[in-house]
Amino acid sequence: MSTIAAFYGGKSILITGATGFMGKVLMEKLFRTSPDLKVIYILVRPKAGQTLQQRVFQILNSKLFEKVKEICPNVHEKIRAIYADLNQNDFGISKEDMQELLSCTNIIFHCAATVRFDAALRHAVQLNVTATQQLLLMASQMPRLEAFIHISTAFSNCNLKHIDEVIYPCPVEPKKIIDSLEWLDDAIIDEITPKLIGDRPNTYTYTKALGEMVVQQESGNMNIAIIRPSIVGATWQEPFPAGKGFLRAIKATPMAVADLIPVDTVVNLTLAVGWYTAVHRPKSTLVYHCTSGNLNPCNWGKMGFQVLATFEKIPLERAFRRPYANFTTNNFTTQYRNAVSHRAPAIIYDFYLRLTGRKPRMTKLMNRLLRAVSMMEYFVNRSWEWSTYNTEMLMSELSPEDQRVFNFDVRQLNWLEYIENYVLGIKKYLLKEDMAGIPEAKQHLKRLRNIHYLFNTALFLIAWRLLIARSQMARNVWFFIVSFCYKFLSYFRASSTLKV
Ligand SMILES: CCCCCCCCCCCCCCCCCCCCCCCC(=O)SCCNC(=O)CCNC(=O)[C@H](O)C(C)(C)COP(=O)(O)OP(=O)(O)OC[C@H]1O[C@@H](n2cnc3c(N)ncnc32)[C@H](O)[C@@H]1OP(=O)(O)O
Ligand SMILES: NC(=O)C1=CN([C@@H]2O[C@H](COP(=O)(O)OP(=O)(O)OC[C@H]3O[C@@H](n4cnc5c(N)ncnc54)[C@H](OP(=O)(O)O)[C@@H]3O)[C@@H](O)[C@H]2O)C=CC1
Repeated sequence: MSTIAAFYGGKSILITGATGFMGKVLMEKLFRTSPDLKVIYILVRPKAGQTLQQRVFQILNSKLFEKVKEICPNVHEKIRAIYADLNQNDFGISKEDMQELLSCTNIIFHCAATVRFDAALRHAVQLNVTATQQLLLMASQMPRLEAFIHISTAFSNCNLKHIDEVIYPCPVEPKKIIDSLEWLDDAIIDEITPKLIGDRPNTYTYTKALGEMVVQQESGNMNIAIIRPSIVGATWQEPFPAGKGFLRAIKATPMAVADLIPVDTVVNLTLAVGWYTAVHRPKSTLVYHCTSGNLNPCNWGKMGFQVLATFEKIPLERAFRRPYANFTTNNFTTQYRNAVSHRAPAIIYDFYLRLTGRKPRMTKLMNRLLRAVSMMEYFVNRSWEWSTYNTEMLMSELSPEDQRVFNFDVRQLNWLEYIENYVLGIKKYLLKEDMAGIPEAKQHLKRLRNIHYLFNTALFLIAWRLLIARSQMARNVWFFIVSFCYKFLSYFRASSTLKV
């Protein structure tokens, strides 16, 4: 029997960010491995016209929860959705709900955050710093609390090259930032944002670092741990635009480490840390790196190659262009490739849409995609070293059964297999494409290749024709090539006649 799974049995667990990518997988694993847990409280806000109940219903009816519903048929009774908006004071939680949370919660997993790189500083601080502070305040009033697990990011200190499993201080105290944001107006905040974030690339990494400081400062005598995952598997959507042929070139360093980590690895580590923190009660707040680079590195070049090889084998339907990956580290080449490989085809396609009476959309889409990709540039042109002493220590503390059920050993990860499954997952679950359509998709790619050759040949001939009309030198070269080919053909014909 798994010790960790048994630990969560009968527990009341509070999860923030349960409707998010990682939160859903965390909840699923908890129900699957500890179906006898008492209740999972989730802090949810209504969104996109859906009530709390509708959101929970949607999660439970997703493919992810199919197995859980078999193992734990009364799963819907064990999820208690509590109205909460992390942007509000006390999260806007009702008195009764707050009372229940304070008196019953045993474990907290704090996953909620704004993960947008370009969030305004005020918003990012509110969610990633102030909300964390408020949740810690709530946690300090919970008599039955055994552990508080905070999800941060391995990139919270991406301004450093070597990162240890410690909390690094930021120059300005989080409390001072929170206080000043209360009275500064948005224009001034925008002005001082670059100075505050310093050598970090965005407000996301900066506020996640501030969030960690808050955790350290407000920990009191609670059992707290911080988990720092790197780039979590499926949030990385790049293979999709690449597979459709929208994105064919990128400013990336092929040798830089692509520190991806599968979401199930992150969730397994998170649950193991929850158990360890509650049972072993380490004296200080431990930080756990959930990264792949130092134990099982894969670089962007290798990853790009494998992604493309998989799209050759299992192509996506109705691709815009043939998938292709061009990595460059040069700014000028990036601009050139963006113009020739991205913007020009989008403009031509929009022209075709206009001609056929449809609304042009590709240029707009392409601009959005290129903007998103440019925000990732910082992360695909650098490598970091994360130490993983605490994570490895924890691995050695697990029983063989726990090491199997809650496996977070990235050394066992086979990248080629992982990427293939990833691409397959995008095709089947994100784009909902049928595998039976693969032969047609391959035909479509062949047609795109022929169009590409035809287009290039036509372009070459036009350019050549224009050159010949204007330059004697070009005419001489042309004459030389034609006469050379003629002589070669005559020789070839003569020698084959002799053989006969
Ligand atoms: C030549 C290409 C060959 C490709 C071969 C294949 C792979 C080879 C390697 C290529 C490298 C490519 C880069 C990989 C990505 C590296 C990511 C590094 C991230 C470091 C993360 C730090 C760790 C964290 O904690 S991350 C937390 C997670 N946060 C995010 O991931 C959020 C990032 N996104 C944003 O902040 C916003 O989306 C933003 C600001 C970038 C754009 O916002 P906007 O409102 O303008 O548009 P959106 O609607 O949100 O998106 C527009 C467009 O971009 C696509 N997109 C968005 N996010 C991602 C993403 N994380 N990965 C890939 N693509 C993304 C999105 O799908 C949209 O595309 P559409 O086609 O329009 O749908
Ligand atoms: N994804 C990644 O690659 C990585 C993520 N992380 C960290 O992991 C954690 C989870 O990330 P991930 O699951 O990818 O993020 P998502 O964006 O998928 O999920 C964010 C969650 O936070 C909730 N949330 C946001 N704002 C509010 C609010 N005002 N009130 C209530 N809930 C709110 C969202 O709720 P709603 O559904 O209502 O919007 C959602 O459930 C974050 O702390 C992130 O920093 C760390 C490293 C990498």
